[in-house]
Amino acid sequence: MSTSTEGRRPVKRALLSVWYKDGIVELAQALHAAGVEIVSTGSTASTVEKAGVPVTRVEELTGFPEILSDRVKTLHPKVHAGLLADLRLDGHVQELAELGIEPFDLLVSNLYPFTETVASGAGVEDCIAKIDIGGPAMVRSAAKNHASVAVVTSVDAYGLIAEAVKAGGFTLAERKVLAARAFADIAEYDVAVARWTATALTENAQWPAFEGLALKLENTLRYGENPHQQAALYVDAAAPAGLAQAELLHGIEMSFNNYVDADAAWRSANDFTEPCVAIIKHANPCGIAVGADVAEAHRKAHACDPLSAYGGVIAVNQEVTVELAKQLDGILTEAIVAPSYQQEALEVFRAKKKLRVLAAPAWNPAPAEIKQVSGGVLVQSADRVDASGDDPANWTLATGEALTGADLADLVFAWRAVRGVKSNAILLAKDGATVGVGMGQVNRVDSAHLAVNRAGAERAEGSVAASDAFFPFPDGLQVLIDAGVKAVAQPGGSIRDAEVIEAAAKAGLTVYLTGTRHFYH
Ligand SMILES: NC(=O)c1ncn([C@@H]2O[C@H](COP(=O)(O)O)[C@@H](O)[C@H]2O)c1NC=O
Repeated sequence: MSTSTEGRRPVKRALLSVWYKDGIVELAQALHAAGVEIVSTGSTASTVEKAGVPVTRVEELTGFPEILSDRVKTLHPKVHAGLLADLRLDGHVQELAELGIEPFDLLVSNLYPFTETVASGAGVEDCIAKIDIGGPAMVRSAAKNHASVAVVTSVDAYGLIAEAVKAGGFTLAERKVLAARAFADIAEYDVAVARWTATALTENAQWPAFEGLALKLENTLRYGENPHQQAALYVDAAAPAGLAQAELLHGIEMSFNNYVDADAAWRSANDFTEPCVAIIKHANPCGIAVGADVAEAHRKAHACDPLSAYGGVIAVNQEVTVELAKQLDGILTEAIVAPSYQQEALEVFRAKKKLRVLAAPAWNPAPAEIKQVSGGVLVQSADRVDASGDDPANWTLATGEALTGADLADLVFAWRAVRGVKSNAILLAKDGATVGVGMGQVNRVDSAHLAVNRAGAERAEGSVAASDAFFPFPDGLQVLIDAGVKAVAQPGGSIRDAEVIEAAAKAGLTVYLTGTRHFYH
């Protein structure tokens, strides 16, 4: 808040109308002690009165009872004129005097718990009952009229009220900040109501006619994808908590690219239930592996491509152990994200100045993904592992011998890991670890070459492979055959599937068709 005293207006009269009563008694006591007259609604007034603080009830002010199950209580000129009168204007001051209306200097209001009611699974009528009408109207009035009125919508800001009252009132700068915050709170509330009504009150359950986002600034970042780009992190209170809410336990602030890579890593690591480590650079995996524990998973993931892992971002799907932490000695790592850390692991990390250590909330991905295009956004349901094509029981053996045991486990691993590779993606795996990843090429043959080259002849021989989409021609598959790959999982569905399968059959290669594609752009 500003320290400027410009436009400080004493608080003589306050209107309190809050759903959440925490802190309201202490606030009312502080206002009363400072000689502020308090006007209040129904149960807010009762709460404050019980604590021995005198209150004028809104009904006394309006001369009208609170009616229609509380639907109408503050919707009255004596309330709104008191909030909207611009006291810089002689005309407004005169009109108030003629009508016997007293102005308010402060409004404290928070709204009916609409979002919580919807989240509780309440019925439509109960949700509708929790759409606050009078509260937002008052907040908008006071925020519009910040030249004369201070408006507080958050319990967190009660401390500021007591300070400001003591200091002789809010400054104009403070009232402006509070007004902007209040309008943002109302907008967030309205977005929640509009999103819910767009589905609950219409037939358009999947693609409602309105989709809204209410984003709040969490942090400004040093720069964006490149140093000449400005950037900031905004959070979406309506979305499940994720990386944006992760706690930075150690290290310098996250960069834009750290967030992008950490998000890709977090998604990949959480595609597995067994201990898993994903090492990501430029949103692509340098290595993904599962192991008996996270330290082993890290050793295997790092071994995939130690050169590329330099300066990477690591995600771990389980608690980071001290053993894993010690393994990072000598490996430059930009950031590590995990659900939690052993205390001794954190101590090891504290010696690393350049490493950011993030504790992320439990993996709970949003059901829909949004991608910006010029002039709009694309929205799609998220690509999740539970699709039927990810269960090998639903795969079709197109040619070759059926896999069992460790070989089948490796192919299932490869198919799951390839989801984290940018298309066109070919991924080679052995012993629960990637050994060669070919990503982001504009044809599948080049991705196959890249995967084989990264693996090297020895590791490619006898590995299994996953392809995120079908082989349009046998050429990409032939690269894998030539490298000695023994089995491939791919969606199938090409008009040349027969040609591709024939090439595999000739080579004695096992090919499973998953029936599901996992493009990732
Ligand atoms: N109907 C009205 O005129 C009205 N005026 C204020 N409210 C809300 O009523 C609540 C406070 O009521 P109470 O003090 O009775 O708990 C606040 O959340 C406030 O936003 C209203 N309720 C709903 O619209």
